[in-house]
Amino acid sequence: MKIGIAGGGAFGTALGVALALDGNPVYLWARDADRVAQMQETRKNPKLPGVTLPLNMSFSAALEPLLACDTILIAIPAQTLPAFLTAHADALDGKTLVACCKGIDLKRMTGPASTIRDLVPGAQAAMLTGPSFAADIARGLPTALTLACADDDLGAILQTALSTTNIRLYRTTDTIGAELGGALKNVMAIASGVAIGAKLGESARAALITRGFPEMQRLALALGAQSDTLAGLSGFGDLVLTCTSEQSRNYRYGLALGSGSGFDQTTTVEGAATARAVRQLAHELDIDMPICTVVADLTEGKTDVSTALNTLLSRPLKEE
Ligand SMILES: NC(=O)c1ccc[n+]([C@@H]2O[C@H](COP(=O)([O-])OP(=O)(O)OC[C@H]3O[C@@H](n4cnc5c(N)ncnc54)[C@H](O)[C@@H]3O)[C@@H](O)[C@H]2O)c1
Ligand SMILES: O=P(O)(O)OC[C@H](O)CO
Repeated sequence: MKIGIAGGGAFGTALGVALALDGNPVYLWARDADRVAQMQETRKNPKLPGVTLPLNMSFSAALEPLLACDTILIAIPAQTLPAFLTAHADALDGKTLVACCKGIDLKRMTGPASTIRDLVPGAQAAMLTGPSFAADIARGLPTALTLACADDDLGAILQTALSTTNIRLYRTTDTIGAELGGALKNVMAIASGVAIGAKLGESARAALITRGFPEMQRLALALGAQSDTLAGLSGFGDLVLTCTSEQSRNYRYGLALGSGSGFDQTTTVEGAATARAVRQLAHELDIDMPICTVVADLTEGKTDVSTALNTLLSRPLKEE
């Protein structure tokens, strides 16, 4: 299998490092020619401090080497995925495209694997998702992730090919569950960050995580996901990691919102756009998604932390 990676950010590079250290030649495409030149010359990516890029990783800002690969891991922000797929749809036809991004596309209201299926119908779509920080993967720390592919035979091939000494992959055919778990946990991570940033306490965060999980399940099951997938690495596992670690950008963004401090707007925070997509989906499908809705309102400045808290606490009392 000839493996290419689209995206020279933290995650694409980290996956490349793990796969290359396992003996796979890796072809990484990044749109930024300066970043490519820097990685080639220094064998470093500033997004992964302290990590040396193996010599069997090659880099290009031209697409040809990437498009010569049969399996392409796509690690660019979820909201940029449709434009990437549309621009290169012909060349991507027939390839195995493994989405490594987490989010719901605001225009199409679909997760990454579904977006691939819609925009490049001749490709095989898969998802690689689950609890993992790029820095951990690149440093060789152990991680367990979900490889989702509707075609189980191809899923088994990908599971073997993309597992490394530090990445243990579990397999499912439920791509909807895998893509929605990874997208929705980012919204809950923002909410958790807000709670801690606003000094509401760790009990409040535990309540948000616990009540956030059935909220994730409500939407995911309505869209065709399987409950087991949500309870696994790509759902509950990633929810726990992202809601409790300052390594998470979504969580740190929530901290900034909650404490009223500044935040670098160039940081990739997938949960903000996804919260808006979820608010719309919840409205269209008439599904109760209170935490996602207040997160969407907070990110747009339509509410403040104290009003958001009152909104959640004044909801009718009910059975657990
Ligand atoms: N960083 C992590 O720990 C981690 C872990 C798991 C999954 N992910 C997911 O991986 C995806 C990418 O995140 P990241 O951490 O690499 O972010 P990042 O901000 O480090 O890098 C994003 C990269 O995408 C590139 N990019 C942006 N728009 C593009 C476009 N239109 N076309 C091509 N390239 C474009 C940027 O130049 C940048 O190199 C996200 O969906 C994220 O949720 C990240
Ligand atoms: O930094 P975040 O918040 O994008 O989270 C990274 C990964 O998704 C954690 O699994």
